[in-house]
Amino acid sequence: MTRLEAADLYRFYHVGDDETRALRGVSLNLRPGELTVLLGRSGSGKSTLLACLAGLDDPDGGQVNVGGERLSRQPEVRRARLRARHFGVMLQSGNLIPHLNVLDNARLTGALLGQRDTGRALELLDEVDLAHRKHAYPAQLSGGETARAALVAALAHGPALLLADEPTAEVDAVTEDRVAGVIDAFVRQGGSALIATHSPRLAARADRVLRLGDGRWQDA
Ligand SMILES: Nc1ncnc2c1ncn2[C@@H]1O[C@H](COP(=O)(O)OP(=O)(O)OP(=O)(O)O)[C@@H](O)[C@H]1O
Repeated sequence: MTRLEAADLYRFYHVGDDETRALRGVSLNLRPGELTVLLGRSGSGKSTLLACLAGLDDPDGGQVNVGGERLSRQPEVRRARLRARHFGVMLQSGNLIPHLNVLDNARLTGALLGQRDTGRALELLDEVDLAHRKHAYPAQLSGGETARAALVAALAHGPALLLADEPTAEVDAVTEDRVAGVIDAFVRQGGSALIATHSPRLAARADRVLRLGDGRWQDA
């Protein structure tokens, strides 16, 4: 089972003379078969932490290891390879490629990994009730459809780890339950999920709740 281990992460942003200390010594281990929910006020460092854990950003201090291999401070190509192999990533800014339709977006990471069987993408689209929109392009989707398509694109290649940033930010309660159902199923099959959210409904489903405040862990 793939483990994600992050030790003592620091991330500072500098804009002009201003310094924002987005992460100040954050450690975290994700365990297989566990849904961990990440809470924290806007600006507390959740997106920064997810980006560092996924290797989309490099921490200024500390280290991220995935599956026993170091992810942080590696060339981008190496990070991208480790990311595709181990992670499903669902970003707030959207992880859908605009010029690919929903189905091709869902197949993309699998294709990059050399997977031939695209049945899982169709199965997942069906599970989130989006099979009828498989030929639509991201710009043609509603907010809720985008969230579901993005989740399918994150999971279709069968990663062990799911990192999702506010996956239900723009959806109604029914769609939220559907998205949460897919995440639950992923975790029940042995996956590890870390979900940043402001949703109490999603937090109520968590095995573990962590709270960030000013770039540090707070009592949850
Ligand atoms: N690229 C950047 N350059 C400068 N400052 C940044 C950058 N990205 C984030 N920050 C700052 O770092 C801090 C943490 O931001 P982050 O996006 O991680 O918070 P968050 O908890 O995800 O917020 P939200 O819930 O609103 O998404 C904030 O003060 C933010 O303004």
